[in-house]
Amino acid sequence: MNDEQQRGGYRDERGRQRPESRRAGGKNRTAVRPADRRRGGDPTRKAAWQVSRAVAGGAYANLELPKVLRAAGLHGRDAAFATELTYGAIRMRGLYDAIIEFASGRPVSQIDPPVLDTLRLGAHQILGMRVPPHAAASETVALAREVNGTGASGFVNAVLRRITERTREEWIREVTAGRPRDEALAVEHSHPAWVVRALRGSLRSGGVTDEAHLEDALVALLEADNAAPAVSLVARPGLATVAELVEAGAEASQLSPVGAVLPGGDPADIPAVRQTRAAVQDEGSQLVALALAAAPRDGDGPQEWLDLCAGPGGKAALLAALSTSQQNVTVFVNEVNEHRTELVRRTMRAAIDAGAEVMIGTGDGRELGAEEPDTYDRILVDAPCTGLGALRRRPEARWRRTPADVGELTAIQAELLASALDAAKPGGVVAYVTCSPHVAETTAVVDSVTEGRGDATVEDARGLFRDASGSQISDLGDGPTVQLWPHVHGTDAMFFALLRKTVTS
Ligand SMILES: C[S@@+](CC[C@H](N)C(=O)[O-])C[C@H]1O[C@@H](n2cnc3c(N)ncnc32)[C@H](O)[C@@H]1O
Repeated sequence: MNDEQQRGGYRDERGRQRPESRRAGGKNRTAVRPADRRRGGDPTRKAAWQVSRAVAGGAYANLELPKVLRAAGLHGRDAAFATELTYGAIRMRGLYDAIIEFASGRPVSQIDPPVLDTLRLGAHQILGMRVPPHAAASETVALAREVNGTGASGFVNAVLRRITERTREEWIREVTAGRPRDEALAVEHSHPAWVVRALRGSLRSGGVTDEAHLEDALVALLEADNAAPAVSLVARPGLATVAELVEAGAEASQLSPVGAVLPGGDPADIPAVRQTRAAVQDEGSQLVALALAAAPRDGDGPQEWLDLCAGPGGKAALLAALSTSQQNVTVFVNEVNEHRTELVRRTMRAAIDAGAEVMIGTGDGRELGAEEPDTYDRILVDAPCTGLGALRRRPEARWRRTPADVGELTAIQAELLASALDAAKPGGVVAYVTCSPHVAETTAVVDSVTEGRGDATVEDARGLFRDASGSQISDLGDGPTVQLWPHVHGTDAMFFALLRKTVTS
């Protein structure tokens, strides 16, 4: 007995469970006469297609989607359906393209890109959502007729009908057969193969050396990258409380002492978020800022903290909020990009209004160490990186990054870290952070910078990572650095190294 029969109803064209009484017409009949059938696509699918096209042109799905939904007047369930469809089709493109190639008998490079986007949306409805396959195919053909033309809609119809002939598992078996292991994983879990290899390397270097465990961990990580993340909120200490966010409908975080998780709804509806007393922020990002603020320091007296590359300012705002509970702390905030400096100002508004001593400026962080040597007590280097640790947040990110980006970024990362060490006071600490677990961007940068100079030591940072109950967070790696993981901690894959500038006598 299938799910539908068990629950005594049926699934409509969106995959929603409906009572039998709502079914229009008998099993093989249609309530709409052929001549009256809608020829165009429905607005939710059209919105998803428009966003996919914009993303193909370089837009970011998370910025484009709200605009398109607003223009189409889509809200509530319709907006949720369009969102799941858009994000899923973009994220799972690697798998769907392999299936589309097989089903159409031609490489995707030979399919007109606007038609290919329609096919990806159809494939996601059939294989990745709870939409009945016949409804998914016919609604997508209607969309194709509207946006790709009648000729292309025949092709879309033929390809989608073939896709409906097999289950997702059968398709995965078909399109991965005979491929080397990492390429098969890349297709099945829809990641570029170079990213799969990099993540395998990161897990291995993080201490997962047993081959069976490594395989399980890699699959769990790839799956976590494909799951929509929960919306995490931070209650900036002294400005808002977790209880206030719970009052507004969130659940207190188990992981972050200043975090909460919003099960649904728009965070902007929460007054504390609108007033920048609270914000949307990954729990991993919260933990790294808390860890830097908690690192032991030599001596007491006034302190100067620096966020070297701060835009858009999420961690700087948390540091500034934390600084207000200590005496005589000034937080200096630097960002190279003018526009992003402006975002920092907005993000930090409530902390500044509450009396945090904050100085915000625009400049190249790579030069700051030479300009202001031996100055700061605590420095955050949240370096520009590939973002391979936050793939679940940006559906298109994995398709935009290339291995060449890694080389360019690691050069900047090393320069920023060296500059930060120059700017640190002897006895002061530097937190080097990336939202990528790629070894080239994490431990390799730390090693290359510290090996080249004799004035910095890497301290074991694991004890600084405390959960909401105050206990040390587990599974942080073999140390001294810390690696958080989506599949283990439910955070972005943040890396954290704590470097102390040694005091020379
Ligand atoms: C990972 S983001 C920082 C995110 C931030 N810590 C937060 O939590 O909102 C890295 C930032 O570094 C900035 N950046 C890149 N190169 C820089 C440089 N040479 N000097 C200063 N900032 C730089 C980028 O513009 C970007 O805003």
